[in-house]
Amino acid sequence: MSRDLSEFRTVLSEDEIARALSRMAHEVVERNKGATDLVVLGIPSRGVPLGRRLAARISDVDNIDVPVGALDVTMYRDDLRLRPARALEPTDIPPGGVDGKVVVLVDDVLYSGRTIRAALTALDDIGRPHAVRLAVLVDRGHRQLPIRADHVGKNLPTSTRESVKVLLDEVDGRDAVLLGETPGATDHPVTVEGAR
Ligand SMILES: O=P(O)(O)OC[C@H]1O[C@H](OP(=O)(O)OP(=O)(O)O)[C@H](O)[C@@H]1O
Ligand SMILES: O=c1cc[nH]c(=O)[nH]1
Repeated sequence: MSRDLSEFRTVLSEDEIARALSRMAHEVVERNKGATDLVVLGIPSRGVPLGRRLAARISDVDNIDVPVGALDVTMYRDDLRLRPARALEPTDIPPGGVDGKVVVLVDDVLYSGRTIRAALTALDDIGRPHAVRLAVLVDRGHRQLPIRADHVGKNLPTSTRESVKVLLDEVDGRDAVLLGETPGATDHPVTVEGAR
């Protein structure tokens, strides 16, 4: 990984991430009164392995296989032209689809809310779930849209000059959530000078 994280401090350890995911799995099952009709969709990039982990834990709690997939939101972003170009990631919807299901969207960080807005628009092209819920490992605040998470691993008060880095074994070789100052950060989220 090319990011210099030496100045970042750990706000969630590997064990704490594991415990947070287990708690969230129990919450999802309780809220849904079981795991029947759930579909877990992770948002690339790190939402996908997190979604797989959450689905596995939900399966353990309710003793039922939980369909899990991935939802790429890139082409649905309202800030697509304002961000560096990036490759599309696969969207992978489980064979049963999402119609009539309770979809649990999973992402690593919730910040402005624009990624989740894009995910809701992307879902429109796929089907009509009965309900959509949101599970995030970290909610760092600073929402720009009326979006909230149903299941949160950690609420982390942050300044907009800071970054949250989620490291996952599947992508980064280790599990941790780090917080630190972003070099050259502006005072407002989402990239564009003057766009606030
Ligand atoms: O609420 P928002 O302001 O949309 O921010 C949250 C999103 O930002 C990060 O993704 P990023 O686009 O940086 O890509 P990544 O998932 O590959 O890290 C993070 O993984 C969330 O998906
Ligand atoms: O700090 C942030 C903000 C958005 N997305 C992240 O992954 N980290």
